[in-house]
Amino acid sequence: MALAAARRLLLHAGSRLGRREAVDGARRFANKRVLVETEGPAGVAVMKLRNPPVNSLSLECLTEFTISLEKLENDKSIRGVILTSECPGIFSAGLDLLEMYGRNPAHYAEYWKNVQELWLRLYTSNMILVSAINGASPAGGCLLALCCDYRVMADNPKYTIGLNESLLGIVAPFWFKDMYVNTIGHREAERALQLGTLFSPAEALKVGVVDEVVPEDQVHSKARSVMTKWLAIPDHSRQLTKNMMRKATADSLIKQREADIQNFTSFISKDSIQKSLHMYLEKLKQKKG
Ligand SMILES: CC/C=C\C/C=C\C/C=C\C/C=C/C(=O)SCCNC(=O)CCNC(=O)[C@H](O)C(C)(C)COP(=O)(O)OP(=O)(O)OC[C@H]1O[C@@H](n2cnc3c(N)ncnc32)[C@H](O)[C@@H]1OP(=O)(O)O
Repeated sequence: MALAAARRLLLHAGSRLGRREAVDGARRFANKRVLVETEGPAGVAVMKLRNPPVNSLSLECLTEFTISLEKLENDKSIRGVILTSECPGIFSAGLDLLEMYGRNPAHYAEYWKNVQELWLRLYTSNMILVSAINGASPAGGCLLALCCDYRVMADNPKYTIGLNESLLGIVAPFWFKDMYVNTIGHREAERALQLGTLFSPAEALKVGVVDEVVPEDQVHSKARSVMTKWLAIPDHSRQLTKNMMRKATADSLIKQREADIQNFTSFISKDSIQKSLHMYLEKLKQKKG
């Protein structure tokens, strides 16, 4: 409830919690975890996730992300968004495991509702979305990229991307799966989902998880040049086409949002699933030391 109130305040009262400033004709607004810079005449915004150390999608981060997107969507001068990260070497570590571990069912339900909301807003956005994937992008990180209309990834073999949920002992929700199938086809998705494959940039390109792989220092310039190409298409025809391609997938969640929240909550609350998450978190810790 507190988050919902904060969201309303941020959105409607403008920038009480956020900041808005004008720099050389460019505008920027920032929440704590999301920075948005817009470039006047081109109608393009660059949205940078900055939730260190790994841009995990905590409830706060999801909320700020959704609010920022909503603001951009309501700003008729903005036609495209480049989504990227300010955390070195990490695009996004995906959903925040600490939101799904050791909490109560009400928290899981609230968290999942916000995950759904961000996904629906991103996936059905009228704007052109291009991701500049400048780091690791597992699970929910990959989901963010898959929502975009075009994905450019940095050519660094240390960075991997994919829906790796099965490695955590959890299952990718059906709408993650649907989007994967839409992007890479049924056979590749079936294999990658079962194995929890994290693709290197070269593999991701081959299978179609990303559209282009470029040297790391060219990710942003390439994302901009891709955006320029997409901006040349009339908005109305591009938007109608995007809607035609994505509506069925979005609708299948919209029709059963509440049931999906219940499924997630009961699944994630299971002792066996909590145990798997505990083991995975321990593995992440051990990796360090
Ligand atoms: C029937 C079905 C019904 C419904 C469906 C049910 C369930 C499905 C639900 C959800 C789908 C899940 C989607 C997800 O996105 S789950 C998250 C998956 N993410 C990962 O597996 C990434 C894990 N992290 C890493 O691999 C590495 O951290 C990474 C490569 C991103 C970065 O490596 P680096 O060496 O740079 O940093 P680390 O030292 O590993 O991490 C630093 C710090 O951050 C913590 N961390 C990492 N990832 C997460 C995360 N996703 N959430 C929370 N915290 C994270 C890590 O533990 C370290 O913490 P600390 O030790 O305290 O410093």
